[in-house]
Amino acid sequence: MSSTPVIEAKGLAKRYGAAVAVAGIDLSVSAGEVIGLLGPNGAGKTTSILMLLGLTEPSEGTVRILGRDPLRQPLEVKREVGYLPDSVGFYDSMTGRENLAYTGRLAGMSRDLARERIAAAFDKVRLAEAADQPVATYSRGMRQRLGIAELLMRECRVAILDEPTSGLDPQSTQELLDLIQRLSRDGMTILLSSHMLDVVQSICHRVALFNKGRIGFVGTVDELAARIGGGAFIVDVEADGIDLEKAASSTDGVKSVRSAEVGRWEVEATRDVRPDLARLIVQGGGSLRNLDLRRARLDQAYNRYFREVADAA
Ligand SMILES: Nc1ncnc2c1ncn2[C@@H]1O[C@H](COP(=O)(O)OP(=O)(O)OP(=O)(O)O)[C@@H](O)[C@H]1O
Repeated sequence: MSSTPVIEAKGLAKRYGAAVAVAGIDLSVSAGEVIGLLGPNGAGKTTSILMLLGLTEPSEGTVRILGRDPLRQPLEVKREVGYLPDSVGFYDSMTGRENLAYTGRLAGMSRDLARERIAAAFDKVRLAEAADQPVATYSRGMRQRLGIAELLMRECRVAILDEPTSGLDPQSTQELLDLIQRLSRDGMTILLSSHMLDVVQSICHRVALFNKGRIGFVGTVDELAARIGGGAFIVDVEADGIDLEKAASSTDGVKSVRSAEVGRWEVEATRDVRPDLARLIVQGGGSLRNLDLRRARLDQAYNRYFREVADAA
């Protein structure tokens, strides 16, 4: 990942009359980064995306995307930035290949160049076998992959994806997530708006939490867990003959010890405290049955974050 920002928003705000949709956001995204835009309905994610794309004019603030101002250089930005809405629109009666050839013509690509790029894009999204079938016969997962093939054919350097996996079965979801990760490894910068937190956690390097038109937090899931006073490391412990809440609560790095049921605890910590817990249990005369390390879960950290925000209001 390079450190040059591909997307840079400063003080970006949007008002509709007296209503504030976005109240001033700063966001900087690097090349190859996958960032998840999260937050409750109406928090300002879509409006922010529309401003980044130059599809709506900010009331205040500035946007640079690939070094360009999307309002002043809309054509250049549209050429290099791909937007994949929740439901991608294609001509159903045309084949996948014909749809992309049509996009190629609109983009002013020569027939030969388009043919070459379309074939490569179909290979990359693993849709080559269905390329000559009408889009009407495509499943939702295939349509999403066709949408990504279009971004590849256009050689977009930035992709903005709105709920890309909604309505997909688990296998199609995984295929799409693998594809998004491959694009990021190839240097594409990806902004993803989604309410599916497990999906976001599995592919996003960072998350931005929108709340009432502002970005309340931006960082990694581990940083979010630390920010809300928890830990990035969760250890599930099973042991007999010990009171772990008493024994471990003052251990360095331990944030909380919760008893799930008799002989089972969930320990939240800022580091991997398994060796400390094992030692404490043995020294305390207990017998250890199991120690499992998990990372903090985005859904839990997200819910805690928004509970705290609501309590503070
Ligand atoms: N064209 C508009 N005119 C007036 N208000 C608008 C307009 N577009 C959005 N808003 C308001 O701005 C706020 C932010 O909306 P936005 O669609 O950006 O939220 P969101 O975070 O994308 O929500 P969701 O998760 O439901 O997609 C909402 O209160 C919405 O009602």
